[in-house]
Amino acid sequence: MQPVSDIHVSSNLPLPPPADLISRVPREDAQAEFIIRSRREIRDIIFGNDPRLLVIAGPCSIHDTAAGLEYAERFAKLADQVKDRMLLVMRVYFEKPRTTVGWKGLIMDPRLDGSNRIEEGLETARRFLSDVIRLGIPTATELLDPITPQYIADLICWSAIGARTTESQTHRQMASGLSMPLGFKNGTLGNLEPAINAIKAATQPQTFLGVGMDGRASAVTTTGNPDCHIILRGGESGPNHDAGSVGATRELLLKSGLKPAIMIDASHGNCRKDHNLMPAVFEEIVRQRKGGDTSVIGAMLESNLAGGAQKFPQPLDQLVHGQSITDACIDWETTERIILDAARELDPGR
Ligand SMILES: O=C[C@H](O)[C@H](O)COP(=O)(O)O
Ligand SMILES: C=C(OP(=O)(O)O)C(=O)O
Repeated sequence: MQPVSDIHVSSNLPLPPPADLISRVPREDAQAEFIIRSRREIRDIIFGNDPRLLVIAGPCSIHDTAAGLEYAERFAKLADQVKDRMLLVMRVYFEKPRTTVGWKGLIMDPRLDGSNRIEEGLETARRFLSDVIRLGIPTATELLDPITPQYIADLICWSAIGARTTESQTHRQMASGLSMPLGFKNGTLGNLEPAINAIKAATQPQTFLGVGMDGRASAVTTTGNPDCHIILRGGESGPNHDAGSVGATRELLLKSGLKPAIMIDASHGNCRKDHNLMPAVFEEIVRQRKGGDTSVIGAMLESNLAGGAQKFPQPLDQLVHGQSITDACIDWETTERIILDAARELDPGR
């Protein structure tokens, strides 16, 4: 007889239960207090109870934790300088959704060599998140695999559901049970409806298949996550960060009975994947906000120590320190300059 199942499976390695991995990298009480406070501040911005601009900035993906921490240390100083006008949250992205194939991030392949040591990746991710929190920086990530949150979500202050998964029921269900505020990107075509429908679904209670802290499959029932908002990231139809597109989004949110809270991604489709255009997009977002559009609650930047992106895969010892191996990013000097300029622009005394 020919086999009936696992015909295309070459290995299936058990992972430790989430509780085991968490006990290897436990969350300290001071970190929990910081995470709860940061989530509350983000929520207050989303709901218009805090006038600051939420800025989610950092590498497209973390591939080298030493360079990532160097970035986080600089970011902490910058965040402190602008804290009266902006809440800076660091992109700590470990899971990359690919258009076709490619490196899928530090959780899936922490050694960057195709060995796909997921257990090591999860532990590395937890340690890195813990280090960033210890620096006093709120953490942001994209949650892609629906099992991952059980291992790391307690160390995350804000999450995104990406353009490729906003339309997925699995991700909407997952979002309905997450403890942090969360943004849904518009679809890759530039369409808003998947994100609007995602917010409607994620704010409702859901029951679905999940994994418990003991690692066993379980039936999870959630109460719904009330802290969801849309992220405009542009798409195949072009950018959507201009005042006209933002106004149309606001109208659609209101017509759908949703809070008009809009984050705008200065990267991806809005800069046509050209990181040199990102500063101008960010400046346009800040102008809209300064012009009185309070529905613009935040902005996103892909930023790294070094600008641009490098070819990957390539021999690891030839990688440029602090340069992206996924999307091209703006460099640190540009990041610092545009954020400090924005803080000056947003000064109500100006
Ligand atoms: O932000 C990251 C990328 O845009 C996303 O993961 C898709 O990348 P790819 O088109 O290079 O696969
Ligand atoms: C993958 C990302 O974005 P998007 O879903 O908008 O492509 C990202 O922000 O890393």
